[in-house]
Amino acid sequence: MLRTDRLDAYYGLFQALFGFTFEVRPGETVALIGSNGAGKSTLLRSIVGSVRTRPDGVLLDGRPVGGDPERKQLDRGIALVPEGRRLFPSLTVRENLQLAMRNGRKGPWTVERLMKEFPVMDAFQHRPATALSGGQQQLVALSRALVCNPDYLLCDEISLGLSPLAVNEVYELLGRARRDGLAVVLVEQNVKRALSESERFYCIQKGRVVLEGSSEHADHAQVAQAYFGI
Ligand SMILES: Nc1ncnc2c1ncn2[C@@H]1O[C@H](COP(=O)(O)OP(=O)(O)OP(=O)(O)O)[C@@H](O)[C@H]1O
Repeated sequence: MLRTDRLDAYYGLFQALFGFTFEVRPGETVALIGSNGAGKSTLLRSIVGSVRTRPDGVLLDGRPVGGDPERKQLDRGIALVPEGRRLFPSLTVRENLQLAMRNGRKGPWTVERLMKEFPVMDAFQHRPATALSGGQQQLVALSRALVCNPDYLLCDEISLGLSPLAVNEVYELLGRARRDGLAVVLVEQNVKRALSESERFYCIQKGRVVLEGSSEHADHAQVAQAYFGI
């Protein structure tokens, strides 16, 4: 289980997270819901060590892993799909994925499997990452994390700015990974989608959890209230 325990996070003197406790169990999908600036990305960044935390603020199967760099968290099976994708622009799609796979863990997800199961990517695998549409880039960013064979996948706004068709493709790929047993932490602006794709949710306001529960039984009015802080 991946857990944060009373996590505080700062940017200089500015405090972005306040005693944030949250967990995601193996194989589970958890949605983080909140308006711009609520602290969702900061939580993901804190888990992978790009925002500094105390060691026992992040626990993996009970062991303190907070503050360790992203590379080390990847070795432990925690991968981030960052907002903005951050692909290597000078490399082709295939090269981006191969590089990630070499640096990742061994497991069921390989570049070949992705191309076979997701022919839409096979079609543009030799193109430079910059020559792709936003939706295609997002598929590659998600795939790049998948070929590292993580146990926990942290997804930051993977559908932002994409066409409805592209959003569906991204979620189809994520669904495939979930069926393989991956646990997912989903930051998603579309609240309806966030709830329909997850088992549990946390609503975040100004760096604090204000509501949490089962996504299936979520009271949408209550979630909207927590989202907008009204
Ligand atoms: N690099 C940074 N330096 C200073 N403050 C930051 C930095 N990144 C985020 N913040 C601040 O931390 C708070 C939480 O931001 P965060 O990006 O985690 O929010 P979010 O919920 O992910 O929203 P968004 O959808 O806008 O990304 C905000 O007040 C934001 O302005």
